[in-house]
Parts: sequence; structure tokens; C-alpha cells
Amino acid sequence: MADLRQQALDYHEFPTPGKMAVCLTKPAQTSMDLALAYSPGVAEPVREIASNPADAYRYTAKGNTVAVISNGTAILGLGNLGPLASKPVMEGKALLFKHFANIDATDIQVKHRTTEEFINTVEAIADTFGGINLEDIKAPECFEIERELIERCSIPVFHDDQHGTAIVTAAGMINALEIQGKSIEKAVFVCMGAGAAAIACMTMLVKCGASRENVYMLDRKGVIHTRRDDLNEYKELFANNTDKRTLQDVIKGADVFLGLSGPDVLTAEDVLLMADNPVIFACSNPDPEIKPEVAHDARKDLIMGTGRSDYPNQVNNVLCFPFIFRGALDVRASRINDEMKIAAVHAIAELAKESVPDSVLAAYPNVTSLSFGPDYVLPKPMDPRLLPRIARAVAQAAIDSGVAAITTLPEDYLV
Ligand SMILES: NC(=O)C1=CN([C@@H]2O[C@H](COP(=O)(O)OP(=O)(O)OC[C@H]3O[C@@H](n4cnc5c(N)ncnc54)[C@H](OP(=O)(O)O)[C@@H]3O)[C@@H](O)[C@H]2O)C=CC1
Ligand SMILES: CC(=O)C(=O)O
Ligand SMILES: [Mg+2]
Repeated sequence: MADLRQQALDYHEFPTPGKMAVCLTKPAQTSMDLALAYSPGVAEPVREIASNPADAYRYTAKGNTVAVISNGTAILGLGNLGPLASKPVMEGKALLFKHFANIDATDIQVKHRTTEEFINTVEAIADTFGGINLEDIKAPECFEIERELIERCSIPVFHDDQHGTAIVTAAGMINALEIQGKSIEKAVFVCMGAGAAAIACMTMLVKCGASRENVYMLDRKGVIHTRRDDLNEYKELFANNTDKRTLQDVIKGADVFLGLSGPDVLTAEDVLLMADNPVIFACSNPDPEIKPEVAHDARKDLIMGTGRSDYPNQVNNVLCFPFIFRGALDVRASRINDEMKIAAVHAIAELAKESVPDSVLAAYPNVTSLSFGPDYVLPKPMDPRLLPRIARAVAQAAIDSGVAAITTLPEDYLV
């Protein structure tokens, strides 16, 4: 681990600090180039956009740019470390946008006093971009922030920790439950965490068939139940009329543990209390709710996923956000709606059942084969098919649900 720490610091520091830079898409060598790029030529697209704002998509980079915006209040599972400390994560998200979906992302860290001030700041700059990816903003403020910004902006606004995570978790869960021979309708879920990711994941799983009454959610104070008087309106949605109070009370006989909280909150003893053939997605980053080694030592019949790249079954929103934005931008969707999210869930889940190209195996030197099963319930982030499959499904869903300004996909779209 000490070695990984130094390697990670060196990766970020050398040869150039940070993970991204700006590149030019037009020539700037000659005086004629400058006369076009700058004065006097630049005045022409200015006039066009002033008379028709949609021309910004034609004459500027707006249509292929996403702002990755954070206030640093829930940086991974590290907590509220402030806007500046979130910059490496936001640059990381920008790297993933570019590498996986060729989207130019700009990271923005916002210092603010009130939630309204944050919302006003983002609203004021929103027209610069084709979309806004909100990141690592803690609950419950994140819910109001996203709701308000969707209302006020004409471009897609998407809180990745809510919906990117929910889409990938649902895709992986559908597959894991199928492999374990369990039906989503009957499965009993224990969700550790009741914040941005947890509320969105369980909401999505209920939309995908899970029974609301089979869901137990916990926060730092234990089980969320109807006799608590300290719940916000989002936790209240998952309050159960139950006498169960602790993780041990609810984990007994549970089919699924979903961790979206913090490190090492699930023990080997807890794992032993679960039903036969359980599913454990311990998604907290960088340190999961239980280490896979500990869970596998406890029992052999489980399917285990984490948010990390260095274990099988990476349940991480990287499988979603670059691709869902690609689809949304390409049809100039005004928002990312439920139809688009569900289309992404199924595109991801179905891809895991197909045979895996050699190029994917080559990116994982310690893996000799990958096929649908307990150690492969989700595609790998390096899978080049994620881009066309998810983006096409999302773009088509945007068109079909009436939120796209471009209403026909080209025949050769992303082939
Ligand atoms: N793998 C993935 O793709 C993703 C993983 N995550 C992970 O999910 C976690 C939560 O992120 P997010 O929802 O954005 O953050 P939030 O701040 O919105 O929510 C955190 C939630 O976790 C609960 N929590 C924290 N520590 C514990 C603990 N020790 N025991 C029980 N509950 C705890 C908090 O409880 P309380 O309400 O009482 O404060 C809160 O409900 C992080 O670890 C993050 O890395 C998030 C997004 C994507
Ligand atoms: C992956 C991610 O977005 C998180 O852990 O916050
Ligand atoms: Mg995040």
C-alpha cells in the first residue's frame, strides 16, 4: 500500500502536475489563421450566436463539453474535505470523460456559503457547457441542488454519485441475482448508507423490480425506521415500520448487502448471517465496507463487488457517466430522464453476457479469461463496446421520450 501511495502521488505530479491539458482543434500558425480564430473573424460567429443561441453548438465547443462540478462535501468515501481537495477526483472524472467518450470535460470546484449560492453559481455558468456532471456533493443538499438545476438549466444536469452509481449498481445487481438464482422481487436488501448514492441506488432498484418493503436502509445511527424523528425527507422514503435497529438485526437472512457508506462496517460474522448465495456490493471508495478477502474467507457462495479497479466486479459509476453523456450530447437532450437511465441499465447488464474481446483481457494482465459468472457480473471499463452500446441506447431513449433536439440517429452512429 505504501508503494501504491507513492506511485499514485508520482503519477499525479510527474512529468506535469495534474491529469489534463487543453489542446487546439484549429490551426493558429499564420496571420490569416489568427484573423479567423480571433479578430476580426471571431466576430462572425459572435453575431450568429447573438441572433440564434442554438448556433453555439455549431460554432463553439459547447456541444462536446461537460463541466464536472463539485464542492468537495463528499469526496469519495473520504468525507467533506473541501472544494480544492476534490480537484484530483474531478480531474480524474475529466480524464475518464475524454478517454472513454471523447468528451472534453472541465473540472470546477465551487466554494460557497449556502446551497442557494452554489445553485446560483452553477446556473450562471451553465450555458458555457453541453452538460453538467455534479460530483461528490453530500446528501441531503445534493438532492435540492440537482432538482433546482434541472429546472433552471436547458442542458442535462446529472448527479453522478446518485444516478451513475444507481445505473451501474442496478445492472450488476440484476446479473448477480440471476447468477445466484434469486428474483429481485423477493430479494431482501440491506443498504448501508442513506446518502446521495444509497437513496438513488435503492430508488433505481425498486424501479427495476425490488420490493420496497424488502429494503432495510441504515445510516450512522442504525436502521432507518418510522419511529425515528431525525430523518430528512429522503431517508423517510426508506423508513420501515420495524423493531429491527442494528445491522445485525437486518443482515440475518438478507440476500443482498449494498454498501454506500464507509470503510470496514461489515464484518465476517455479519456475512455469515446472510442467506445462502448472497450478493455483497461494497462500493465505498477507496476502502470498501468489507475487504473481498475477508468476505471470501467467510463463505464461498457469495458474489462480491467493490468500487475499485483492482478486484473483480468493479461496481463503479465509471461504467456509466462517460457513455450516458455521449448519448445525451449527441442528440442534444435537454435532460437525462428515467427512460434514458433505464436504457443504460439494460445496455450495461446485457453486455456482460457477451463474450469478451481480447483487447479487454490485454488491459488486465492478471486475468486470463472473463465470462458471465460470479467474478464477472459487469463489463470492464476498458470494454470498447460500452461507448456504442450505452450511448446508442441512451440517445434512442432520449429521442423516443421527446427530450432530444436531434430526432434521428445517423445509420452509422458510433459503429
Ligand atoms: N462505487 C461507486 O461508483 C460509488 C461509490 N460511492 C461511495 O458511497 C459512499 C457514500 O457516498 P455519497 O452517497 O456520495 O455520500 P453522502 O455523504 O451523500 O452519504 C454518505 C452516507 O453514508 C452514511 N455513512 C457514512 N459512514 C457510515 C458508517 N460508518 N456507518 C453507517 N453509515 C455511514 C452516512 O450516514 P449519515 O446520513 O448518518 O451521515 C450517509 O447516509 C462513499 O464511500 C463513496 O465512495 C459513491 C458514489 C459512487
Ligand atoms: C466513484 C465515485 O464517484 C465515488 O466514490 O464518489
Ligand atoms: Mg463520486
